[in-house]
Amino acid sequence: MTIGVDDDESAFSGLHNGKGLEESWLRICARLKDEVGEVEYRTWLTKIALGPVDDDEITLLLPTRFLRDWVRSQYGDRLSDLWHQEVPFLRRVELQVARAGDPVAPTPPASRPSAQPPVEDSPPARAPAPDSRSDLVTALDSRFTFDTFVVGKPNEFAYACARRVAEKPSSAGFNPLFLYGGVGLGKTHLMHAIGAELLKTGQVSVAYMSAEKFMYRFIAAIRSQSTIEFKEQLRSVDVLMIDDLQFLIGKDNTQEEFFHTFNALVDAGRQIVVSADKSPSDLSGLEDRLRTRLGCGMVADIHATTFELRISILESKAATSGVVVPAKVLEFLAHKITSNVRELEGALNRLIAHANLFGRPVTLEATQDVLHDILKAHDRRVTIEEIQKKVAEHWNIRLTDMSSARRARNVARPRQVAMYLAKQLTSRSLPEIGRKFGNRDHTTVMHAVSRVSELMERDAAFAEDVELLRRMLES
Ligand SMILES: Nc1ncnc2c1ncn2[C@@H]1O[C@H](COP(=O)(O)OP(=O)(O)OP(=O)(O)O)[C@@H](O)[C@H]1O
Repeated sequence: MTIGVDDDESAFSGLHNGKGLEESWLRICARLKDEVGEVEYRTWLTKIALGPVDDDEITLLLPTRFLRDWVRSQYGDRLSDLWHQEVPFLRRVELQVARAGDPVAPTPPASRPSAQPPVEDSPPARAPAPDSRSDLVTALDSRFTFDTFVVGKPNEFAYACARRVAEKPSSAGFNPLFLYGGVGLGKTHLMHAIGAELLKTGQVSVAYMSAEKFMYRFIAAIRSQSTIEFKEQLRSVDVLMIDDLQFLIGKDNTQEEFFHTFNALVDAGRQIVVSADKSPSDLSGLEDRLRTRLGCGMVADIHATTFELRISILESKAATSGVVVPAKVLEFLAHKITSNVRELEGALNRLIAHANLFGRPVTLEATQDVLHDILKAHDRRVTIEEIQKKVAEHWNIRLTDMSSARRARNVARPRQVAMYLAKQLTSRSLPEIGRKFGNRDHTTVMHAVSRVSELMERDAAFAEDVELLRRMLES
């Protein structure tokens, strides 16, 4: 086919020339792969097949509606541009769900044909897959890589184990790798990162799915009398990753199937990675023999986040957002949202979306406003002791100075702030507050409250300090 010519005739004759179109398609795929990277390409774009050509319209086929919509939203414009560069007078590039009987040309694999892309739920309708393994697994999320995983004390061991498995799958002592920890702490992220890293080498086939999906696939296979194929598919992968294994508790038949698959794979020297919310020994409800086997390799837990890790995660996510999020806001969020990374990330995303939408800078005030509902859910009662401790830490004075008679400004001012905050954040009366501050008189507390209010009006930096302390204490 003639490419990029100005003459209608030759461009259109190219459209009818199947071989020429396939060559164009190969070139487009090669460019897309360069542009989006190997992982993204494997995950999404190898599912596209070149479908029927009708006059000046090209159809690209995808195996499921989900994939069609995703590819359309993420790559539709780019695909169209690239096709227009190949065939300038093309009228339309159409994305459709493949039906039986559609003539198709496959999208080239990302690299060596033995490397299997993880694919979405159902098999490409007729796009020939390199082998039967490829209709098995769920797509990896290309955002979850080792590069985007922030490492800190609570997760460094799990991270190191995951890295090790990605570098040398099936090494002694690391098979299976069992990752466990509370909700939203990064187990799925690490599993996807292992998968993405392994796929980069182009040498191994990786299957990732949730335990829930495993069960549904298994049930579907029983219904369609294709359990043998199901087992063969599972047992032919080099690395099998099953997420949220606790889902199999009480599902005896699926557990049994998983147990046999597990044994077959490990015995054949393949790698298994499993995640769950508890350690194997605490997963009561799983069969003993399965629990024992799960605990035989490397068991790595991800602990609850620390303040430092939360700050690092927020900094890293804010840095890629293109929105300036002041350190004080990050600190505030890290103090306030301690439950898990998913919630923390969700809060930050909301702030960023808000800032983008309204073109307003992110400030502490805006944060409190935008995250009103989330923050409210985290509200709790504060004690005077906590206030004293936090204020003393903030200005680096001794806790005993909160009740001492010392009147030096570097001690007296923080003490006044603590009294002010006690008045603001607790329901204690002035005399009660006074008593907690070395039996001071209620008029001293009154004076502290008005002095701090006055200073806050005059000194913005001081006001911000006090405000930050207040928000931290409310978290
Ligand atoms: N250390 C980290 N660095 C960067 N992002 C993280 C980290 N830990 C978690 N996240 C992010 O937090 C979100 C939740 O993580 P993930 O889904 O991996 O949690 P999970 O432990 O699998 O939770 P669940 O038990 O609900 O399945 C993801 O968006 C993930 O990228």
